[in-house]
Amino acid sequence: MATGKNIRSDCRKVSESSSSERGLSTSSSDGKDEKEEKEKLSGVVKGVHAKLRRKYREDEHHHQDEHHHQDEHHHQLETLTRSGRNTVGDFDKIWQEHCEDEQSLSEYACAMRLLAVDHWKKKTPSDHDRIEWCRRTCYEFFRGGGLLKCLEKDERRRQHTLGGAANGDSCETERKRMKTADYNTIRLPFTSKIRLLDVGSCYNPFMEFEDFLAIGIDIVPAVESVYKCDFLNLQVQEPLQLAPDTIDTFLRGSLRSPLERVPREIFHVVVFSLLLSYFPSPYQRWICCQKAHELLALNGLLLIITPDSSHQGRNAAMIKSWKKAIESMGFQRWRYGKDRHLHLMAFRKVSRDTGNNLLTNDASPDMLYIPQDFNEFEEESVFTDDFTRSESEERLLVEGFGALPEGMDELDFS
Ligand SMILES: C[S@@+](CC[C@H](N)C(=O)[O-])C[C@H]1O[C@@H](n2cnc3c(N)ncnc32)[C@H](O)[C@@H]1O
Repeated sequence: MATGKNIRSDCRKVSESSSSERGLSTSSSDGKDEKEEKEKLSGVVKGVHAKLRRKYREDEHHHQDEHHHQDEHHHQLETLTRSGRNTVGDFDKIWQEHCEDEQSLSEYACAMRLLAVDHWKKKTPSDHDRIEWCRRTCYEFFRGGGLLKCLEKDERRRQHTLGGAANGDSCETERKRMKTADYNTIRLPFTSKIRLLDVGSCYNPFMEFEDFLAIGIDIVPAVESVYKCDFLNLQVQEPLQLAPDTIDTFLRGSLRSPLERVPREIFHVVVFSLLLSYFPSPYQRWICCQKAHELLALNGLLLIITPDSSHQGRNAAMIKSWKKAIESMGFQRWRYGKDRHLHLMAFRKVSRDTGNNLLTNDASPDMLYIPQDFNEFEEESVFTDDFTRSESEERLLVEGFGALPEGMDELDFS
C-alpha cells in the first residue's frame, strides 16, 4: 500500500467534521437530498479551483505592475516567457502554500471522490464514462490493432522518405535507430499488462481493471492505494533497462509515498483526467505534458480529458491550439472525442525528441489555455450538471464520443 496511514478513514473524518459546518454527508444514501449534496460537493471542488486561480491572478497583476516600466528588449523577453516566469518566482510559493493547505485539500479529495463515485459513476452510462473511455481507448490501441496501424503507417512514411532506396547511409541510420529504440519502445504483439500512470488520480479508478498495472498519484490521495506525489515536482531518472516482468515487479514493490522520482520511459499510458484545468497557469499544463512525454515509452499513449460543457464548435480553436502544442513535444494525436462536458484526447509518443526549445519551437505554453484563464466567472459545469441525458442527446454523443476511424482524425478540428 502507498502509505501506512489510513487515508480512507481520514477522508471520512474530514468529511464528517466538515459535514457539521458545511452539511456534507459521506454517503448519498443517508436520506439527504442527493441533488443538494452534489451541489455541496461540487461547491467544495470548484471553490478550491477558484481560490488557486484567484491567488495566481493577484500575483500576476502584482507582477505586471512591477514590470510596467521595463525597457523594450526586456519586455519582449518577458512576453516570450510570460507564462513560464511564475513557476520560478512567486508562483512556486503560491503552489507550495496550496499543497500545504492540508485541511482544504483533504476536504477537496473527499468531495471529489464522493462526486465521482457516488454521483457520476452511478449516473453515467458506461459508454460515456471518462474512465471507461480510457480503458477502451487503451484496449483498442494496444490490443485491438490501433498501434499496428500506426506502425504500418510510420513504416510507409519512412519508406517514402528513404525513397525505397537501400542506400548505405540510410540503412546504417535505420540500423542505429532500431538499436537505440530496442529498450523502452512498445512493440507488437503487446501481451503484458498495460503500465498506466494516473496523475491526479484521487480515488484510483483504474485499479479495478485486470488489464492494467495502474499507479495512481495525487498531491492529496483520497484512498490508500494512491501515492502522494506532486507531479510538477516529480523527478525523472535514467530509464531501467530491464525485462518487462522485472519492471512490473519494480512498479508493484518499490514505490513509496511520497513519491519523488520515477525512471524515464517506464509507462505505456499516462492519464490526465480532469487534471490540466486544475492548474491556473498554462505553463504548469505544459510542464505536465512534457513530463508525461519523458515517462512514456516510445509509442505510449497520453490520455487527456479536460472539461468543457460548451458545444463542440465553441472551443474548437482551443483544442486545435492544444493539439499543436502537444504535438510539438513529440506526440501525434491518435484519437479525439467530445462529450457533453468533456474533450477526450489520446496522443501517441512518436519521437524521443521533446522539441524542448521555446525559442525555436513555434509552439509555446500559452497555447495550452482554458476559458477560465481569461474569464474568472466561466462556469465549470462538469462538476455541477447532471450527467443523465435525453435520448436524442445520447445518439449525438455516441458519434462524438466514440472512436474516430483511423485516418479520420485529421478531419477533426485540423
Ligand atoms: C478534478 S480532480 C480529478 C480526479 C480524477 N482524475 C477524476 O477524473 O475524477 C483533479 C485531481 O488532480 C490532483 N492534482 C492537482 N495537481 C496535482 C499535481 N501537481 N500532482 C498530482 N496530482 C495533482 C488533485 O489533488 C485532484 O485530486
